[in-house]
Amino acid sequence: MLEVKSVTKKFGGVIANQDVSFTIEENQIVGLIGPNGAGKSTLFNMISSIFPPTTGEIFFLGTRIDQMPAFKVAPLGISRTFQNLQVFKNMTLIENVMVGQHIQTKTSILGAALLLPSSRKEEKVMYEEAMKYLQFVGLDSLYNHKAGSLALGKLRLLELARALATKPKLLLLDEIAAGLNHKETQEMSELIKKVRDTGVTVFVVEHDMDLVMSICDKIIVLDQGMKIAEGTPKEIQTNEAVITAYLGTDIDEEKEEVIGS
Ligand SMILES: Nc1ncnc2c1ncn2[C@@H]1O[C@H](COP(=O)(O)OP(=O)(O)OP(=O)(O)O)[C@@H](O)[C@H]1O
Repeated sequence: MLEVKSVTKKFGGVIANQDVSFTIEENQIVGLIGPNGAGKSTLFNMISSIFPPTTGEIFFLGTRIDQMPAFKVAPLGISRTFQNLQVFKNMTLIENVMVGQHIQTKTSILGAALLLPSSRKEEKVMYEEAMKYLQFVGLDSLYNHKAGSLALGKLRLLELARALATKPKLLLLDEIAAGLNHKETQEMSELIKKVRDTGVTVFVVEHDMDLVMSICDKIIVLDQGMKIAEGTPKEIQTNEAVITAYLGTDIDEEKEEVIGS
């Protein structure tokens, strides 16, 4: 589904990613981990076309996307959430989700402004679909509340609902569990698996090792911009290079615990 080929990203003298290559297969949950500054967000930003790589190529379902603007990549089926929430706090929950649906609509600005019957019909369908996404994440009873009234855990669910409303084939989740308590994190893990079960491939950047280790089919590890390991959670937990990257020295039992064994 996704192929990242020898991608390097430089910001002036800083090499944020260096010669990173990997693939993501359909219907998997794949994790991207690494210490602070390893280059995870930079890689996510290139996959969602926020900026292009300095060198290298990225293919999505066979189409080269690394030089495309984001508005062209999203309709191909890539959607994402952001570490710093991007919800509209003065809008209701259902309005926030409907914003996500707009890349799917056919109505022109003029048609919407004139309230043409075709536009009203499309709006009604969007509304009903938006309710289904709110239901999916468990926020349907709050559909008419302003997003600004929600606590962090529910805001993250709202971001997820809005990302799903674009009907992605590949969903990028950028630290979706950041700031959540233990129970909320467990619920989020279940929800991510439920998303995968609907046929959406999920790629997560996450610092919460329990979440990563419990839901991912495969994990890719970055350190100082480079890919240092790739494998199943079990393989990653005992990988010496990974443990050293996280802790800076050799392996012992205590250190293995840090990456969730
Ligand atoms: N726009 C930018 N301009 C200059 N340097 C940048 C820019 N964005 C990222 N960097 C640098 O690139 C490197 C990788 O940063 P990145 O944010 O991708 O890491 P990360 O793994 O996501 O870190 P964290 O886990 O702390 O979010 C860092 O050294 C960072 O300072």
